[in-house]
Amino acid sequence: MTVLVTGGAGYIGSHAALALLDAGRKVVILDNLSQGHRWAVPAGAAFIEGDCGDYDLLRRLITDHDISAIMHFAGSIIVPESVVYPLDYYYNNTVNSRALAQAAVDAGIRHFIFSSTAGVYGEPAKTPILEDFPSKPISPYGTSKMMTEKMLADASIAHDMNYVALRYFNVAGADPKGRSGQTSRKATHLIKIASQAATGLRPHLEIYGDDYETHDGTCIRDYIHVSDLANAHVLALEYLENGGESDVMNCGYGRGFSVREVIAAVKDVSGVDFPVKLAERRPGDPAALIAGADRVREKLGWKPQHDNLEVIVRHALDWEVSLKTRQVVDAA
Ligand SMILES: NC(=O)c1ccc[n+]([C@@H]2O[C@H](COP(=O)([O-])OP(=O)(O)OC[C@H]3O[C@@H](n4cnc5c(N)ncnc54)[C@H](O)[C@@H]3O)[C@@H](O)[C@H]2O)c1
Ligand SMILES: O=c1ccn([C@@H]2O[C@H](COP(=O)(O)OP(=O)(O)O[C@H]3O[C@H](CO)[C@H](O)[C@H](O)[C@H]3O)[C@@H](O)[C@H]2O)c(=O)[nH]1
Repeated sequence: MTVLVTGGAGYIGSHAALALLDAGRKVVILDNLSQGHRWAVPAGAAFIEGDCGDYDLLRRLITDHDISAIMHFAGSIIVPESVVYPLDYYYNNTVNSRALAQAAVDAGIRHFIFSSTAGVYGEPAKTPILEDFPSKPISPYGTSKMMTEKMLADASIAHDMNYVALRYFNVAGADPKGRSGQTSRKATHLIKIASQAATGLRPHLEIYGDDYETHDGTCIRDYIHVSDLANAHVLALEYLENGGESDVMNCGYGRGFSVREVIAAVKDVSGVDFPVKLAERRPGDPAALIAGADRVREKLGWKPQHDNLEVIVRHALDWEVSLKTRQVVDAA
């Protein structure tokens, strides 16, 4: 009874693997290392280098490792890149997910947990965003994830497999014990970028627009600590194993911070007053995205431990410093 974690050499997958191991589960990680790192695979997890779209490999490893459930993190994650290379995103996020779902169904896997995104909502008319708001993604990235959600919904009706698609809001921070953190080679995420500016890896930070209809003109997001998110996956697995019905669930705390508030927190926690410049709006950024976060608490019994911006920032900064001392350069 082992959990297959695709993308487990990446940021969120490595934290989920840690949470599973901490909960006493056996873990096999499948990652093609296109973005992840071999050193990010937690001690105690088996590792297979390969592609989550490789049906034959999947069938073999499911049998060889007695896989009973799949957590599917592998994918391409940069929204603006998906606008430039949409077909790459549909291939990696949708076509490869189809192959994985096929292998799962053919091998009799009964539980499937999928990394989805608040990006499926596009530009919602209001916040907080509830799961039954319409899916109207505005980027190929969001559409590629929405399509996988729909495949899983249909497959779960036709086959003996239940699933949970967790729609993450803005994931940030790092393992409190320092075992993993944000490692993506092309990080675009605000708290990562601000942490890099605070630790001298970047000369400055740019604010993408300050003329949004928010209290200080900058965009508001619901930042969720990666370890709280990882725990939601462990709970989702228990829920499915106990016969829970298939569902989609937002993962956020239900509150938001503006870009300026995040920058202030990073400056405050780090004690570094790094330069900040104002830049043009980034295309496709909605003004405010805040999760309606009741479902994940009610259905999974999820109780976040790190719902505190300073704590999230502290852990992100500690991780950046540890990367520097390990001389692991996360090239921008
Ligand atoms: N980071 C966020 O804020 C965020 C928000 C919403 C959803 N998500 C989703 O969460 C998942 C994990 O994101 P992350 O931030 O950890 O990204 P990441 O890039 O750190 O991790 C993704 C991992 O998947 C691997 N991978 C990519 N394509 C693969 C393939 N075809 N076969 C095998 N391995 C492959 C990469 O090498 C990498 O290790 C993604 O599916 C992403 O869309 C992330
Ligand atoms: O250097 C930067 C980086 C970001 N921002 C701003 O900070 C906010 C957050 O941006 P991120 O890039 O950190 O995150 P996004 O909200 O764009 O997107 C993230 O969350 C989404 C869901 O809300 C999707 O899941 C997506 O995959 C994930 O990258 C945005 O207003 C952005 O314009 C800046 O001002 N400067």
